[in-house]
Amino acid sequence: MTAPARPVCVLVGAPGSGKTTIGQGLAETLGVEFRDTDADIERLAGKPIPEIFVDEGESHFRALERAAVAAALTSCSGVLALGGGAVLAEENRAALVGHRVVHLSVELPDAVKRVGLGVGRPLLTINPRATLKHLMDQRRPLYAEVATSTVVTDGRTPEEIVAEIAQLLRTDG
Ligand SMILES: Nc1ncnc2c1ncn2[C@@H]1O[C@H](COP(=O)(O)OP(=O)(O)O)[C@@H](O)[C@H]1O
Ligand SMILES: O=C(O)C1=C[C@@H](OP(=O)(O)O)[C@@H](O)[C@H](O)C1
Ligand SMILES: [Mg+2]
Repeated sequence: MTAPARPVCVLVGAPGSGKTTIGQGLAETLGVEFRDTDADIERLAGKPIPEIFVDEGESHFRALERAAVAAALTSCSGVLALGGGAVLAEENRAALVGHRVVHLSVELPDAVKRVGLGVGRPLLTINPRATLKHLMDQRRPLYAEVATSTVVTDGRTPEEIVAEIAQLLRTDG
């Protein structure tokens, strides 16, 4: 029996921290697969995330997300980006133990600029700045709990961030 795959690196962080963008760039740099649990959920559900929130609600989305995280952790052998709220579930935090987890940190000003009006992010469509602040305050300790490294993203280009993570992976093996 072959051992299950495991990601070379899992990216966590607030919406707008750059998990999807940095994940794609890092996977390209390393020449490995890129997976994003949000894309997996959309494929399985057959509709975009905002429609899942409208049709079935957030708790249904979180159930799909728990299943997507569990599946991706044993089937992705490349770079895996999680949705910003995946760390809310104790089940997901427990599943991340033993993995290399990079927290892409971002402070409110850059996160707000990057997320804009929250298009495609149903939790942020009303009052994105205040909602993001609340989410970030609530989740900061959870990102810290699951992370094995933290990489600051504020004021830095995706290329600089990808290079730092690639170097981190080379150094730590
Ligand atoms: N380091 C960065 N500097 C400037 N813009 C960025 C950076 N990282 C991501 N972005 C932009 O911010 C937006 C959100 O990035 P995204 O990768 O979707 O974040 P996440 O997946 O963490 O929510 C995108 O428009 C992306 O191009
Ligand atoms: O913060 C959240 O709860 C969410 C973040 C989104 O992913 P990104 O962090 O990639 O925007 C997506 O999973 C969904 O809209 C819920
Ligand atoms: Mg994303």
